[in-house]
Amino acid sequence: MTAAPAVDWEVLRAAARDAMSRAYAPYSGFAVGVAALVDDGRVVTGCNVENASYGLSLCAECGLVSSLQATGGGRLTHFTCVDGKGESLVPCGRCRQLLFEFGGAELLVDTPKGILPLAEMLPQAFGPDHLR
Ligand SMILES: O=c1ccn([C@H]2C[C@H](O)[C@@H](CO)O2)c(=O)[nH]1
Repeated sequence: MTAAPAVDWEVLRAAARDAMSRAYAPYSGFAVGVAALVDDGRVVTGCNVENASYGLSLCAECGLVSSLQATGGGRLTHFTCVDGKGESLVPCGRCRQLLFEFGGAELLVDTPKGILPLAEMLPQAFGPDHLR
């Protein structure tokens, strides 16, 4: 039996930095990029897209889950988020919920404190199971 190949987090971080370079963040000046591995091997990315009506701004994770769905769906398995310097950033609370929908408790999240399952970032999460 061969072990599953280890995930190359640096490749995922590079994809997040690339997406971050295309962020539209003229109001906060805080660019964010995200990337995730999908269970079929795809990599999906996103960047934040702000709006003159500040509250309508879209977090990078919104773009990522939209891209996930628009390119064929699937489950997120590994996720990383970077700031405008390309350094590791925690996803905001709302975005943890977005990630939970498509990755669940086992999604591995690259954080400044190491790789953590989403269950530790969003304990006792409300999710699809509650509506069944
Ligand atoms: O997880 C996060 C946290 C923040 N932002 C964006 C939203 C806003 O454009 C900027 C400052 O909050 O960072 C994201 O895209 N994702």
